[in-house]
Amino acid sequence: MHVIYGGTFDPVHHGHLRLALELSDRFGGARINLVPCHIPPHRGDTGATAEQRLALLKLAVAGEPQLQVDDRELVRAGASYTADTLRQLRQELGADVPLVMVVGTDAFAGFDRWRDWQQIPDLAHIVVVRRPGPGLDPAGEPARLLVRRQASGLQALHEQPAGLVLELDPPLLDISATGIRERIADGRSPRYLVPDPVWDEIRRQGLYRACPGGNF
Ligand SMILES: Nc1ncnc2c1ncn2[C@@H]1O[C@H](COP(=O)(O)OP(=O)(O)OP(=O)(O)O)[C@@H](O)[C@H]1O
Ligand SMILES: O=C(O)c1ccc[n+]([C@@H]2O[C@H](COP(=O)([O-])O)[C@@H](O)[C@H]2O)c1
Repeated sequence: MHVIYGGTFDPVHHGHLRLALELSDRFGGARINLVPCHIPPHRGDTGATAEQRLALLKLAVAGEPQLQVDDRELVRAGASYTADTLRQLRQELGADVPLVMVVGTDAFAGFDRWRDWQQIPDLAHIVVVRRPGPGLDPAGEPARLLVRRQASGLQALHEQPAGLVLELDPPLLDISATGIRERIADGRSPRYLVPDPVWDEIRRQGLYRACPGGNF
């Protein structure tokens, strides 16, 4: 089984990392590949460049064998479309290896606006992680896809290469990258929300400080 967990990771935080480790455990120790976007197709400018976000992610997972960083979206030019990433992976893995894409409900809510979204279920399974918030519109395409393709459980994902959608409700940490960026811009510390090496590097490079003169 090959599992990817994509995100802007601007910056990566303990919410992402705990979820990744929790999923690895639930998937029988499968490695979780964190895939940072190069140019997110769906939002405005990021606070840090793609290279900086990648460097922070590498610091965050250093020494944790269950988590790995996959930089393929940075290697590709242009916007990062998940369908392109999954096509590339499917070619590398062959037709039979189960490929799983992990996504939070907030991101999955806009799934029917993703590039080539209708092809994605044929390329991979989708694991939707339930996050606090409004949830999915029951009449919308993402919720309907979830019902149509619903997996009977985790084991089902091992039994076919793609095509199923599984909703999971693991324990989550209430942390957001937006909150971290705001904290830093206000001159407050995000310590204990991100791994110490990530915070050290953010400080070293002066990232996310919209205006100089914070008090850390
Ligand atoms: N605290 C969290 N726990 C679990 N999953 C999360 C958490 N925060 C974000 N995610 C999920 O991780 C993926 C990447 O998220 P992203 O990089 O946008 O982080 P974010 O904290 O939501 O950032 P931002 O606040 O900038 O939107 C998405 O699928 C999102 O649902
Ligand atoms: O491929 C698309 O069109 C597309 C549109 C919106 C989001 N995504 C992917 O969804 C993942 C989560 O996005 P985000 O905004 O929560 O970081 C990330 O890997 C994005 O590349 C992908």
